[in-house]
Amino acid sequence: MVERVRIDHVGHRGDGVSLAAGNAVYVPYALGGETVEVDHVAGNHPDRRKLLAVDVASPDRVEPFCPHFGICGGCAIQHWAPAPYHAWKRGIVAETLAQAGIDCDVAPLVDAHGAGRRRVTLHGRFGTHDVLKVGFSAASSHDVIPIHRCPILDPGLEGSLDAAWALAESLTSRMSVTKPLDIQVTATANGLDVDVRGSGPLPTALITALSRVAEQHRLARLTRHGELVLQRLAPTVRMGRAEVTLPPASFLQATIAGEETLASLVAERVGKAKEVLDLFCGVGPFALRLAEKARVTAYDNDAGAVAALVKAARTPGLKPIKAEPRDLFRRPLAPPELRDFDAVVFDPPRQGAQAQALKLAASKVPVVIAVSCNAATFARDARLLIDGGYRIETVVPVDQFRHTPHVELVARFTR
Ligand SMILES: C[S@@+](CC[C@H](N)C(=O)[O-])C[C@H]1O[C@@H](n2cnc3c(N)ncnc32)[C@H](O)[C@@H]1O
Repeated sequence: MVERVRIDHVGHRGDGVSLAAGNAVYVPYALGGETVEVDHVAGNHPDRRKLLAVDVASPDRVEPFCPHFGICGGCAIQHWAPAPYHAWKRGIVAETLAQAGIDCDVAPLVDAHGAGRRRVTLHGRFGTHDVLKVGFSAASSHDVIPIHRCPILDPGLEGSLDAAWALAESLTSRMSVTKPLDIQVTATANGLDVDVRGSGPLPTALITALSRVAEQHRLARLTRHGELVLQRLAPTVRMGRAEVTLPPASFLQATIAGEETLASLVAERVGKAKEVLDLFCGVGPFALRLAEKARVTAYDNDAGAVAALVKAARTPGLKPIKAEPRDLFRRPLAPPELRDFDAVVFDPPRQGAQAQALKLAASKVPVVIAVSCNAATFARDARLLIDGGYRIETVVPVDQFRHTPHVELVARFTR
């Protein structure tokens, strides 16, 4: 049923929200103040509408720069001018914290898109008539939108789409791949690092075929489910003074500018601390920079990431870094283990770090710095620290996932 609705504002997921009917109705790609024509969405989505036409456009509406925008699910927002977009993204953090009763200042949004995303996960799937499609998931569906160019990628990912198509074609032409393929490509100093998932076990002939594609596309490394298929060059990235060889599929900040921004916000807040604990350290983007001035102890449950950090920690000129694998959800560091640190940094996955925050709240650590990619779980963990006697300073929102509703933040707590 086609209706005309007025949009009140853009919600935290990037959809236009209309409150006219009493209950919120969500319209992707619509902006606050607009009057739009919408239709109901098939399936069980009573509160969602499909945008058919913009009758009265917002003065903040701009032309999207990508021809796939609105079909490809990779970007939610390309149709909004930068200033209101920045205000909205900062507002996601400010409103989430206010709703959770966390009283603090929120700084203006720091843009950290830089040269673009340095890692991309492409999907390979057969469409109608058994035609292979390689690209991104469609908006609100598992369909794959075939893509040959994506303007938000770092130039270091040049050739990533061609390589992904070639790998998917090579796999699907020689075996019946019924499951979707996930092809993760990371830009490294020595070329593209590719990990293919979803193909299941492969016969030797197919591994040989994949190796040939890796050679043709001059990939630095090709792995399948993290297992090495071919390595031409070590896939390394620079982190401060250190060079880190990436383990396949370990966590990596989405943009170089994002990693550098987060690391420098962390370093400023660590200040002159001599003994620093880096929890959820990954391959060490914070630890390796902090070790230019302080001794660092680091934990993460990804043993491959920790091993990469241990190796990079041998970089001449760095102070000692002790890094060990540890599950911080099940075995958070307890107050006696936290006693000797001047500052603790924690940067958990989206679930947050509830168990560790509880232990920190009971500790005497003078400075705690949180980095988060989820304002809601951050608010929950911040509440634990504040109830434990910490004061929260100005929270800085960081935008490395431009064109999406994802936002990172850095916050310092002191006691
Ligand atoms: C948001 S990433 C941050 C990594 C690193 N600080 C960085 O900036 O690259 C979260 C990290 O938490 C780790 N992680 C996830 N669950 C964990 C757990 N239960 N215990 C310890 N580390 C965990 C992941 O391996 C990942 O490296």
